[in-house]
Amino acid sequence: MNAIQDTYPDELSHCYGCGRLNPDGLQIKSVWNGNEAIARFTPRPYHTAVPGYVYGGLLASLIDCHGTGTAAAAAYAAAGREPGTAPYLRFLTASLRVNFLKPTPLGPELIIHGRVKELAGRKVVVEAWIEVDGETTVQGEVVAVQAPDHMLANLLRRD
Ligand SMILES: CCCCCCCCCCCCCCCC(=O)SCCNC(=O)CCNC(=O)[C@H](O)C(C)(C)COP(=O)(O)OP(=O)(O)OC[C@H]1O[C@@H](n2cnc3c(N)ncnc32)[C@H](O)[C@@H]1OP(=O)(O)O
Repeated sequence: MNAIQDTYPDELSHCYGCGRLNPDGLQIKSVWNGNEAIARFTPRPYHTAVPGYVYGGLLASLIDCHGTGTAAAAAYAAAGREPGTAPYLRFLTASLRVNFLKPTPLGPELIIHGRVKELAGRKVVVEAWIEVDGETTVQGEVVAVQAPDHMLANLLRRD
């Protein structure tokens, strides 16, 4: 199955966390399975907090962009629409909460989970957590709001 980020139009694919067209970004890929979205990411050695452990800001970014990706995938599913079709359902982070439950070891692959807690109108609340070696080290919540039409119109305008 495609990652939701692979269905975003080019103009909306430059995000540092999830834009497939940002060569310096994290390029996370969130795959929706009908119940939750899953992303996998292996931090690089330079994503260090202290030797052996992952930097918290990176973990927050993973929760953030996986949250907005989960929101987009869930919104398309709830509308019975094919992901990536226009008019685009693209979400911005209105609020991000992250709890670091225990240090996250640097080295193994991280599995980022996202589940919808609430979906109503333009707002989707996503609970997300990061699992490593079978343990949850980070837990968070993203309030994702569908980008208003006037913002999208500016970005999608072609001359
Ligand atoms: C960066 C700019 C690019 C713009 C182009 C967009 C293009 C799409 C590309 C996306 C790119 C990738 C994104 C990756 C993740 C980021 O990194 S996003 C970057 C960081 N986030 C931002 O910069 C967002 C800045 N904030 C805003 O622009 C505006 O506050 C927002 C989020 C669009 C909301 O404004 P609005 O559309 O006027 O919202 P509004 O109609 O008042 O509220 C809608 C609903 O959301 C709720 N809500 C709004 N804010 C909050 C909040 N903080 N907490 C709780 N609920 C809230 C409201 O209560 C309301 O709920 P209901 O009453 O319907 O239940």
